[in-house]
Amino acid sequence: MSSHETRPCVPDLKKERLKCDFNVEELTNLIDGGKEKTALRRKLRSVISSESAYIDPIPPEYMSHEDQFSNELRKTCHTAMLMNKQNIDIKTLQLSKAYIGVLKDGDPLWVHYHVFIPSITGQSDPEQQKIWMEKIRTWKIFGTYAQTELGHGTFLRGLETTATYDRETREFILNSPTITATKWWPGGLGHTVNFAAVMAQLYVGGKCYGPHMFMVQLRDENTHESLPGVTLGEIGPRFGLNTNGNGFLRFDHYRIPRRNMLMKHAQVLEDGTYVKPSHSKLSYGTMVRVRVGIVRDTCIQLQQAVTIATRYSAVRHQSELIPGEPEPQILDYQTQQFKILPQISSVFALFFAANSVIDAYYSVTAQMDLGDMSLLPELHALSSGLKALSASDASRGVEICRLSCGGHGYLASSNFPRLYTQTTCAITYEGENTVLWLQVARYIIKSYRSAQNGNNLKHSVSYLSKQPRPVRGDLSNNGLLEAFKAAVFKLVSDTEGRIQRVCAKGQNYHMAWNQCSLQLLKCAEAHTRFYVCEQFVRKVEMAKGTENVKKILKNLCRLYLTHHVSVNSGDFLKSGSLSQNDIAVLEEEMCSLLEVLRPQAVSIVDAFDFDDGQLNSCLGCWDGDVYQRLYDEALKSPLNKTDVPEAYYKYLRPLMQVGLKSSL
Ligand SMILES: CCCCCCCCCC/C=C\CCCCCCC/C=C/C(=O)SCCNC(=O)CCNC(=O)[C@H](O)C(C)(C)COP(=O)(O)OP(=O)(O)OC[C@H]1O[C@@H](n2cnc3c(N)ncnc32)[C@H](O)[C@@H]1OP(=O)(O)O
Ligand SMILES: Cc1cc2nc3c(=O)[nH]c(=O)nc-3n(C[C@H](O)[C@H](O)[C@H](O)COP(=O)(O)OP(=O)(O)OC[C@H]3O[C@@H](n4cnc5c(N)ncnc54)[C@H](O)[C@@H]3O)c2cc1C
Repeated sequence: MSSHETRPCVPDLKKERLKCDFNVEELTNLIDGGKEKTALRRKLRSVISSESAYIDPIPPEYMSHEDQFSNELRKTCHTAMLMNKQNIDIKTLQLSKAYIGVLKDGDPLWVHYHVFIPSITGQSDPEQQKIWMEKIRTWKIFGTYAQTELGHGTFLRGLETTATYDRETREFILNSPTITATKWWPGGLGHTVNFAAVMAQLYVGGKCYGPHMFMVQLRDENTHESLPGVTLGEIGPRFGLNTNGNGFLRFDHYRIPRRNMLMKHAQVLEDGTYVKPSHSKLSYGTMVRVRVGIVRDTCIQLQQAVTIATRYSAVRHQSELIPGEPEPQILDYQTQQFKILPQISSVFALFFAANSVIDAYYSVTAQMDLGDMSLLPELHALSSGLKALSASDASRGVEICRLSCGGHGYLASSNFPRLYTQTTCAITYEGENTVLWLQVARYIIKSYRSAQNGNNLKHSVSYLSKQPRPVRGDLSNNGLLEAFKAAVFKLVSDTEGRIQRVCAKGQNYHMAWNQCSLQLLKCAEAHTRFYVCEQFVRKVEMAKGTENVKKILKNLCRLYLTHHVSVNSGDFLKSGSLSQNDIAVLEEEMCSLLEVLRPQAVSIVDAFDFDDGQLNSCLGCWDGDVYQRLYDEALKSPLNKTDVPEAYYKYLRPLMQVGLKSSL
């Protein structure tokens, strides 16, 4: 049973927790990756929770933009000091769930740790790494990843910042020739970092070699003033993540030494000779890594949202289910279960998918370090697809959870607004989702064609080699996976056929691609969904542990499968892999699963093991004392400091004194 089992809570939550028929702690361990990891996370959490420096002086919502930024920078710097004292790697802490809740609206050093440092370690040669990593370790260098420009974020070949090699002085001259060449968005760029890994078009001897990465000092290491030739600033308030310090940057013929080009993969020698990389997209490696990380991160954001929604739904009573009877917990309504339980199953689906793509990332990059690039296209497609799927599923899931809490879900004190803005931006950053789906589609169509020409395919797309033939009426997990394969195969073969038909009418291939891109998106999403379903089924089959925990996992997996078959039933019907009757049977099973899982819902989300400080939500607190917390939180509004606000005397009273002249 969970370690919190004995803590007091409202009777509704007590009743829910007493229904629990599995070992909550065992599920927590599974999600953490083992008992030891749970213990480590809790130890880290206890270090964090005991730090008074993390207490916000007032709720950040009531601070100015500047004060919010300063408050978060204070906390992130305090963390660096604290971890240093405790001899804990700060990157490990930041990726741990233990750190959730400390920074409320974005970390101005997050891109430094998770995008800039991997760029240095992944893109520079050993000699460069030695110099720069030493300065990074000793906090002389804080950096960001400066790629996106005002004019281009997606189309990297369209970037306008130039890095022109001057053979005489053995320097690169960085320049922003137009307004649209201004770097725009990089986290921490505004006023936090003093260096940046800058993506710029490399020019040598008048020839353009495309985007390459350069290490660029932007601010003086002692005064923090921006250096001559560099213009820096913050881009202004955003939908969310307002304390990330997102900034802009312009160069005016700014010179850097030749060795400030990151030279692990491509080089410019002193005499201006260009040495090309072993694969043209190696300089995009940091993006692949961060996309992989986003799958895990969005899964954790969804865990927070479902914890809040589930606990609140057990505490909230509304309407009558049976006329004249007491108002039920809203979690008893089937429609409410349908909002929340599929989101819980999504958490587990994303969790298993994240683990598998992280494993794939490490094994493929290890092979690439040995010079074998053959698996990079598959990793690019997989990481792009999972980034897109996890970001869109999680942000939709967070929004469904918010809506499931009615009016109170709209309050800042529910924490849904922050969770939503944190999750939805993952749809845009690290590759806009539509664009990434189209990259997946490109890989699938290429693979399908390659198979038509008799070639072997890589593992994740091997089912596109020949028309899968699922056994009719087999609705087992494996039967459904076969049905999935057949449905995706049909989508892909139809779409490929359509591209060919459009081309046959005289359209060029690129225009035909654009005309078929809605179907291409469908192919990409269906292929990635199949991958997630397959991972879910296989990981649950392999799961070790007690029968009751396995039963929970099996039911959640089955809910995920039946839900996604139901949502995409048209694709299964069109491919003939499932009949109308099969779909009806599966939809009925989905409804029964809602009933089966409902009594365990609170305990499943308890297993995610967030404390109240992390959830930061009046609706999701452990003890369920929702109404008192909502009331107490409202009292913190500065408007409640006085009974009659100053604005009344300034605006409302003069208006009331004038009175209405005409009788409307
Ligand atoms: C490992 C685990 C540890 C992970 C730890 C990290 C933890 C992360 C957690 C995150 C959580 C929270 C974050 C909160 C804080 C917020 C911080 C936000 C930080 C954001 C940063 C950014 O956004 S940085 C900027 C990102 N920008 C992009 O992603 C740009 C998108 N565009 C592109 O990637 C490409 O340009 C595009 C793919 C669109 C196409 O490129 P293009 O040059 O036009 O190429 P094509 O002609 O289309 O294609 C040519 C062939 O190359 C293939 N290809 C393209 N890209 C790649 C690649 N990356 N790798 C391999 N191959 C690639 C393409 O498919 C083509 O192949 P083909 O064979 O010719 O078909
Ligand atoms: C919170 C946040 C943090 C960020 N942090 C960083 C950072 O640290 N460093 C950094 O360099 N950047 C950063 N970015 C920028 C981010 O990477 C880009 O915004 C992102 O890559 C999308 O590019 P874009 O803004 O140019 O969108 P656009 O590409 O202009 O997208 C606009 C629309 O056009 C569509 N579109 C574009 N191309 C195609 C196509 N080929 N086919 C079909 N449709 C297309 C898109 O689907 C979208 O609907 C950040 C962004 C955000 C929101």
